[in-house]
Amino acid sequence: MAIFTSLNTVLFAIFAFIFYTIGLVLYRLFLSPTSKFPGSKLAASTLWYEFYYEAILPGQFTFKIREWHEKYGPIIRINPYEIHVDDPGFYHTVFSNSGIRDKHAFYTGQFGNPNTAFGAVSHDTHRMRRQALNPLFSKASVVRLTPVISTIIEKLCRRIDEVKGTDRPLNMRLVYMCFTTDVVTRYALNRSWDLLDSADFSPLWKEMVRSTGEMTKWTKQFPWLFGVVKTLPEWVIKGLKPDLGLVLDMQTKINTQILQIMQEKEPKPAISDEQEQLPRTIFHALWNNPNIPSEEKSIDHLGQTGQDVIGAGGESTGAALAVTTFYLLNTPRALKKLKTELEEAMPDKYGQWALSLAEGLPYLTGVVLEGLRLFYGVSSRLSRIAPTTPLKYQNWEIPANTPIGLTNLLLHHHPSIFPDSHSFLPERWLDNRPLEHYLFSFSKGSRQCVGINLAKAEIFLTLATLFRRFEMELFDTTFERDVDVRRDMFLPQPSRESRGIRVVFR
Ligand code: HEM
Repeated sequence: MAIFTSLNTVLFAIFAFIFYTIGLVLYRLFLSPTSKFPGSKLAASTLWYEFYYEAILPGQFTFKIREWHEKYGPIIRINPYEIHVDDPGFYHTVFSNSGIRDKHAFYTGQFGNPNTAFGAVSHDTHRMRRQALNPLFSKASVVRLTPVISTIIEKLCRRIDEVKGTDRPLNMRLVYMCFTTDVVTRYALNRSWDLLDSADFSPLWKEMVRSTGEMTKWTKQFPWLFGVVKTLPEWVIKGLKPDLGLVLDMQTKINTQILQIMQEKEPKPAISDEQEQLPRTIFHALWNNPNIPSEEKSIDHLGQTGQDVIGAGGESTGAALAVTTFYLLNTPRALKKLKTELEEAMPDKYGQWALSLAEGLPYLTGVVLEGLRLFYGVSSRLSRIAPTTPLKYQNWEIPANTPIGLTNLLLHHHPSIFPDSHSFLPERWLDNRPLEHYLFSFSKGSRQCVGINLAKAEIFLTLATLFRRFEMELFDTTFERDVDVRRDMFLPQPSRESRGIRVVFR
């Protein structure tokens, strides 16, 4: 009798599950506020479709979205909740400066950083966190701290001098990442992590960034995985994945510094007068800010912000430099024009570049913007939610509270805005700065990148210095294998077979 009762309970549970699933799919297909939008019915029924293309294939969902746009038009539904639009003209409406814009919890959940500006779902929480960071990364602050960047560029040059004149190539994806991580840690934490001192340019660090990007494909679907990893002892994580062990080391390093700041035991570093006028670190900026409530000042909150700034500041800027270096060395006409401009502006090839001098050069400016365009910034779609206002696109009304995504990998190739979009053409930006309206690498609006000024300063100064000082050649590097974006790991990634962007210095 008891067996029959248990059997009945199991059967009931199975039938209830089946009915619930059928009901949910029918709701999503016919009744949900986004059901009227065109797109794949299977993708609209379940998030498992996206999961398959994101995690199992992996990193292929973005390319599927491109295929769907070709089939269904500029506005489509890509999963049970989200709309995707492929139209640069609509970007500023979605990524608005003045409107209220939330992020989608499904998006932020994949990073495990809910206590940061980046990870804030609600508009108001984001505003509160962001205003504390803004002064440190304003244009004026970056200009004032240019000497910090220049000092680290000189260190980079000394490392290059070690191989100059030999046939030993440097993998510039690694080299630049060490450089940008040293800059952002010196700039934001007032302590450089000195990755440029590493003899082999710290490949494990790069590996860690790559595998955390890959992990987001799983944590997007299963955000609770972060909780599981936190319960594992450190030695287990380090044993299973040595590169993830670096994340733990980074957390420890950051948290120790925060604790010292909280207890006012941080050794006072040798900082210049200019820096004295700014919060000494991002942690001081948050800790001493009266507008940030005390519950936002825990080690966890401050630590997550530290990790975000270092992760975002190091990898993206380093990859932008590497990709731009590739395009320059692969386009002799552009390389020649740049070198001529640099030589005229800086007769002494060992001279030190003022930021204003580098930024004032029209061709270098075209190179930087074109590099940012073809690097894309983020290869995944970014999305925003207008929580209370429906948005209009052509004849469509997108209901309030719907996540709306757009993808740079598609937008930066719109032929009406960027003709011959696959070619590296710095000239397209000459006398055409309004075109920057359509450069989305840093996103736009109230939640765009906070590090734009720092990233651009690093890129301008590094390209000016290196291309004025050194003769360089690509070494066994091809566009198809080493540059073209084949996998979307949130950040753009080349094929698995890639050997890096390698350069020999003459
Ligand atoms: C070429 C280099 C860079 C690119 C392409 C880039 C791109 C982006 C993009 C697209 C976003 C918006 C993400 C979203 O909507 O969810 C973002 C946000 C952010 N970036 Fe960058 N970034 C770069 C450099 C930096 C640097 C140097 C820093 C260091 C300060 C930085 C720190 C941040 C932070 C903290 C956020 C979150 C901002 C917020 O939500 O208010 N980034 N970045």
